[in-house]
Amino acid sequence: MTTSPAPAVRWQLDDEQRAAVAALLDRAGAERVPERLWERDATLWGPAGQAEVADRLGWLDAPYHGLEQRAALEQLATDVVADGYTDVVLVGMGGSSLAPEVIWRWAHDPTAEGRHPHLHLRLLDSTDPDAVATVDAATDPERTLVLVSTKSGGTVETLSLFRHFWARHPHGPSYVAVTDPGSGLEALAREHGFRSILHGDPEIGGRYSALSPFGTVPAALIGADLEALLGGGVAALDASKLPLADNAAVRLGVAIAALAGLGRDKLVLRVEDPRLAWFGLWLEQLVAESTGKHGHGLLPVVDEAGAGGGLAVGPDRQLLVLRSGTPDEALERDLQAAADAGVPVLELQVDGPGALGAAFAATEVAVAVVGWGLAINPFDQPDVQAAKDATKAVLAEVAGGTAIEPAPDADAAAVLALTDGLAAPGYLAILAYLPPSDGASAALDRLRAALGARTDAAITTGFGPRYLHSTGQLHKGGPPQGRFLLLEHDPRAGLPIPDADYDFATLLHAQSAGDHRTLVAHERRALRASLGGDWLEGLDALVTAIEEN
Ligand SMILES: O=P(O)(O)OC[C@H]1O[C@H](O)[C@H](O)[C@@H](O)[C@@H]1O
Repeated sequence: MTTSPAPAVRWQLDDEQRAAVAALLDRAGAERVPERLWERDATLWGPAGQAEVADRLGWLDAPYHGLEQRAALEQLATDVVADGYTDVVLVGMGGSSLAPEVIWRWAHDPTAEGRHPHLHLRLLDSTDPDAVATVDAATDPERTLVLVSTKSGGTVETLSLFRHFWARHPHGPSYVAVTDPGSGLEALAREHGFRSILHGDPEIGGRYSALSPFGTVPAALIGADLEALLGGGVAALDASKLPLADNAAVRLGVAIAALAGLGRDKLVLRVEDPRLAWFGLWLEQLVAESTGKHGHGLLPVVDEAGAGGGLAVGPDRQLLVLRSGTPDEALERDLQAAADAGVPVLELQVDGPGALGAAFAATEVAVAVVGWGLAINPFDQPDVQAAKDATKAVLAEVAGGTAIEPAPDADAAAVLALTDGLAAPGYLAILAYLPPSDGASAALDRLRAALGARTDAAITTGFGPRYLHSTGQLHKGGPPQGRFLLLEHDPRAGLPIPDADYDFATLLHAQSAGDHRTLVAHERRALRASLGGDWLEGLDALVTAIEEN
């Protein structure tokens, strides 16, 4: 096996920050944090016997097991390609979809197209009918493998999307399931004669599953270098067994927690290597779901600089830089500006072909350690269910004949009223129930920049329903500092969901309306706004009106 370098950590801190980090490092030493992590001592995160701790540590073994499974996964990919498949559509949510997206963006080399036996990945983690229609139009059912990925086997978005694809092409050999043993999806997959059923480890939670089959199966299908990916994970985990003084991942977690204790509870991520640029999408769900509960938590802020043209340096920020030996002048300037403004800068260095695997594993350890530092269980998600229940309630009302209350037309005055007086440590989350695409992200960044010019508060963007399985936990369970702008649009068609009494458009709107209800019930300020049929035009008009206001 090619060996990957162990990750390294460095930081630039002022005196107060350095003292806080040193004090928590002392406590981590006294409490034997690295040793107890590897002894799988669940009392690191609270009293013995707490639910969802002792049985959530399987990720510590995942890349080691993955290397044992590598040949079988590569054989699956070879067989699929030999059978004439050219594309893979992955349907899944949260941890089951975001790691594959990051792996795809890391591994996919457009210039290598056609040279390696691999499939082109299209990720579908949206109930927006326009997003589904785009994937339909881009793929030939006869040559498209559908990878249905859900640990629980019961996630409504994933199963609705499966039913859509099955109606389009009811042919078992075109389907592969990744799911935990005995799940509802496993039964469904057997019934429908899926080509393969690959099992996840029930002792790994969704957000920690990147180096388990939820990451490695799609990675194999797209021809990613599994040995490098998993080797990087092994190198980082091996290094996390070292004593505290040499333990980059544990030290990183201690530093993040100590700085959060100083009120720096916005974790801004910057990434040096363009191939890792999408890492934030995955880290966001890891940080937000793991830490955002019981009124505590860190808000991950991804690509804030990309939106504003400079780095927001509010008093509530700490900056995490993912370094990978690809110097970038603009990044260096931003880091200097941040350090000059007193923002603590933490640097995680991951190098070599296994850099992504090392980044996954090192941050998994670090976030588990943040849980120790903040005295919370990083492995449960107590507030995710609330939005799911609210969606179900809205759908039940629709079935009973009560239409979903339409979102009012987007209006600059209403948006500015929502953000009026917003300042750090408050934050604004822009939650877009739009078809995800690079173009939509760019349009949302323009809105973020227009609003960001008026406040020092952090602003995040996310697509619905994707964020419900990521930052949604923190929005409800974390510090009550957020304000929420839920943007909707009128999809081109409703698009039926086979065997359901509602269509995709109704499900999408029910998810937005349901989350709005849940946020309001948690006493958060939230606004639903519709961008109409041509949402891009609607969004541009909103941005212009805000800029001119
Ligand atoms: O993989 P699934 O069981 O479909 O779950 C998908 C997602 O669901 C929930 O939102 C969890 O909070 C996430 O951590 C998980 O990744």
